[in-house]
Amino acid sequence: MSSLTYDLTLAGLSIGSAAALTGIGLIVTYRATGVLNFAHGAIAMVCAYVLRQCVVEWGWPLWLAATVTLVFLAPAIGVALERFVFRPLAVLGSDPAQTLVASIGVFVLLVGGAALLWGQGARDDAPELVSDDPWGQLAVVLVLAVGVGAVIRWTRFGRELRAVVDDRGLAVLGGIDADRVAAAGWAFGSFTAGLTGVLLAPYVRLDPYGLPLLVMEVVAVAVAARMRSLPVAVGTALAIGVAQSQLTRLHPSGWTEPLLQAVGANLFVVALLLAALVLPRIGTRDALPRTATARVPTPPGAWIVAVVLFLLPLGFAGSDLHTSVQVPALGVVLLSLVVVTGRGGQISLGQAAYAGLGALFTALLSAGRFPGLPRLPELAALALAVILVAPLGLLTGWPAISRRGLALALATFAVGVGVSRFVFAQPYATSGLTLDRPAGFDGDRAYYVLELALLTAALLATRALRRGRTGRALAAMRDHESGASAAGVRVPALKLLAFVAGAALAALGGGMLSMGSRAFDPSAYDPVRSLLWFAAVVVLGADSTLGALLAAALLVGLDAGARGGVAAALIGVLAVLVGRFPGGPYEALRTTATRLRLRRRAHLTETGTRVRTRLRTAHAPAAVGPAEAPTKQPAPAGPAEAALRQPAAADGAPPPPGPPARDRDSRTGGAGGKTDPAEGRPVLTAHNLLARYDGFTALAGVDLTVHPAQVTAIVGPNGAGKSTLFHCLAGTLRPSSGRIHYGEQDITHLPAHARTRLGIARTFQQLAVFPTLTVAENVQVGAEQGHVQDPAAVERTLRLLGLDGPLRSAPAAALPTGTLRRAELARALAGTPRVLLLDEPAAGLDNAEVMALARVLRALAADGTALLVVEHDLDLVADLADVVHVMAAGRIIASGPPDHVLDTLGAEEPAP
Ligand SMILES: Nc1ncnc2c1ncn2[C@@H]1O[C@H](COP(=O)(O)OP(=O)(O)OP(=O)(O)O)[C@@H](O)[C@H]1O
Repeated sequence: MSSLTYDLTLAGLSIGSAAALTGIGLIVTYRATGVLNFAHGAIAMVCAYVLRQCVVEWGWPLWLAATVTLVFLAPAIGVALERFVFRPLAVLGSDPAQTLVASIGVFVLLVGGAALLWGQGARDDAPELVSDDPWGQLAVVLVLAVGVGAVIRWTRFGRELRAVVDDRGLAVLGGIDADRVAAAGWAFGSFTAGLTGVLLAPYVRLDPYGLPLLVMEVVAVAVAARMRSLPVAVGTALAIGVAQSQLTRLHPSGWTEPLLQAVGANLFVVALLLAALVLPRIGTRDALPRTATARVPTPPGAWIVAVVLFLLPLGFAGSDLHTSVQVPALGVVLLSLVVVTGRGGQISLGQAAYAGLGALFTALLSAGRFPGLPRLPELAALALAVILVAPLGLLTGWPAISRRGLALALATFAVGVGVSRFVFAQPYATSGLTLDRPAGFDGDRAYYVLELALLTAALLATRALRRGRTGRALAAMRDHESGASAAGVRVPALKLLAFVAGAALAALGGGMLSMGSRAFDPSAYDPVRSLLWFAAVVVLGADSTLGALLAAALLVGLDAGARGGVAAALIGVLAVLVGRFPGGPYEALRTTATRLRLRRRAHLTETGTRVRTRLRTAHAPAAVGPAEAPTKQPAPAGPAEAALRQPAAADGAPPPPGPPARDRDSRTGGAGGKTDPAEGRPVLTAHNLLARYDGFTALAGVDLTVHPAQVTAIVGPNGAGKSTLFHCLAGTLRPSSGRIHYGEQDITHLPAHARTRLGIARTFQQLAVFPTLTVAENVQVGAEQGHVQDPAAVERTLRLLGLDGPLRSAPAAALPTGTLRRAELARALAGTPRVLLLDEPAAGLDNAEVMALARVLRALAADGTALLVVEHDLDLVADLADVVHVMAAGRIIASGPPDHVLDTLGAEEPAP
């Protein structure tokens, strides 16, 4: 090996070792606690600062300072975070997004705290803990990786750790001290963060923003290892480190030179983009913590106060007025997060990239440096920059279509880091850029007036997006994505709209910010800003425009004081506490959901036993024996039914494609005095459906027909495949093979929302209501997005299900399970579906509610709707169904009228 290659390899191994350390720490913390610790880099930075403080400022010997920093302080930070931030969240049963916001909060808090304590400037006198010889670092990393791997694989602690990660509740029931495991994971993770920080600090800039970001850029190695495999993480880190180092030898020529050099110097960022956008994703659960999406009531008069406060700076002068100029601009940027995160429910950690691009494009356009375009006046440049940046919102909007929670956080963070490193930090894009204010608005006061006008326009645009049909659809998507799809909301298109609109708003705010300071400053748009802005909007009321304006005023106002970092520290504290705010509508929903889960469990245990007893014993069942089974009653012709019998296409629109409406006069009465199952054309047909989960066959060739004006029921023991069949029919799961037809139309590949719009509505086994919307708004979403868009359907269905009166304007979050089931059913009915798929509609209902439900379902069938019901309550099934299919092990093993099916099955079983 030539000496240059050897030297570069050694240098690469040194960088790779630091990255590997970060990877090990992130993976261990993730495995012990399920948290991807966004604060890892900030802990590294704090430890590096403390070591420097001890050695440089206080003159301690290096060994003593290192021992205090790495052996005591770093693990203590981890244990404190576990004890005071993440354990309370885990005890509350938090979702992963809640811990994500908390870890971003810790990041922001530590960065803000460090800026307060040590100032914002970079230090270049960090002490060297080990020489820059990479072999020592490499040895440390390998020993750590092997040691940790061995502990996880072969020790009791490792087994406990894996158990806690798999299911914390179950592990605790099994006698494992989950808190101890989590604390150990956090302590070790923080130790590796501290080690990374003190190893890196002498060779990079030690400042509160730069070092944490540098450390977090290498999160790619942990993601590439699927947050699991330590050898893969170490190997990836070393390989990228060496490759990045070797690439410095290349000197490409031509116009690609600067870009290629940037890529070569930022291979970890390239890896982050690939890992976050291309590799199979991790962590796809809930999008945002409940508190973040809570409906924030606006106090009366708040807008008047806000208007007065925003007008106040017009009376300021000098530096106060100059500082105030930032507030409206930042307010516009934060409004973009209200649209994307607050209303749309999408985590976006890359919003600073759009703000920066808006500023950059405005500067380039007004300087005449934008390729192919002449020099434009400043305001025209700003407008065109907004138009140009808006479609770039697809950079994060596109990944958002298939990602949620942690995966989306990583993807948007990666895009933000990528834009920052490959655009803002590159001299070819930004060198020597200045930016003037528009003619006539040069002075601070005049410019502030212009900003107020632009802020008003942004507020009106935000209001348009948050009101009416679009606003309700966005809120529905945020509250329950699958529920929104089932209601007919075009979720992918809506996500793209949210991100594009968000990018446009951020670009406008970014352009305004840069004009305000008369320069394009890349550091004003670095990815740390994205984290700070995200945390600020989430904690001050994500779905509140006033909250965004307040956040802008706070961020600018606090940092304008004596020392920077106060605002970040305050926002950090609030974000850390965000999951623990007591009360609020989401607390009520959580309690309701927990109650429902418990009741459902009890119900399932009971009814599951009954089903198994019915299916597996030779004796006639005691619970729903033929003699005891309630006789089917003809559907009552009360006002409810009369309400139901409205014309399907009340808006006069031509009937959409689908099966022919059933001729009710042709009912001849089949089993139980109802329609003959064999009669009439089926409205929904499944043919030879096969579905697999990771190789496990959940449906093994199912054929099913669903007829209009009939109740078709599916019963079977737990795990039989009923819900899977349901998901295939509703479009939430694509079968591996087989076909599904709606009338004559093949709908096998149609997404859920398209099926709803055709006329197939569904409800969910676990309630799918939109908690921040009122009952009436829930139903309105169904009426606006469903099969037939009929405004009158809202009142009709509210009346039918007894939800009119005061209930209609109650937020769904505050209501009991029975009412929510009715609200969900009303939402499904409001789109006037032809087929209604009901997954355990009686789960969690009391007897009276079940009887009322049965009456409504009968009435619906009598009016021609085809009903497919998965239900464990055999009394209800026997009472309602015209045809029953029994499923077991992914197949339909018996079909026919309810009593007949159960009797036949009983006779086939051998006598005990
Ligand atoms: N997302 C998934 N990943 C892996 N396996 C799954 C998944 N969903 C379901 N399964 C498995 O597929 C089988 C069928 O599950 P399914 O939920 O369809 O049954 P079910 O009859 O609806 O049961 P239950 O009455 O308990 O809801 C079960 O063995 C279940 O464990």
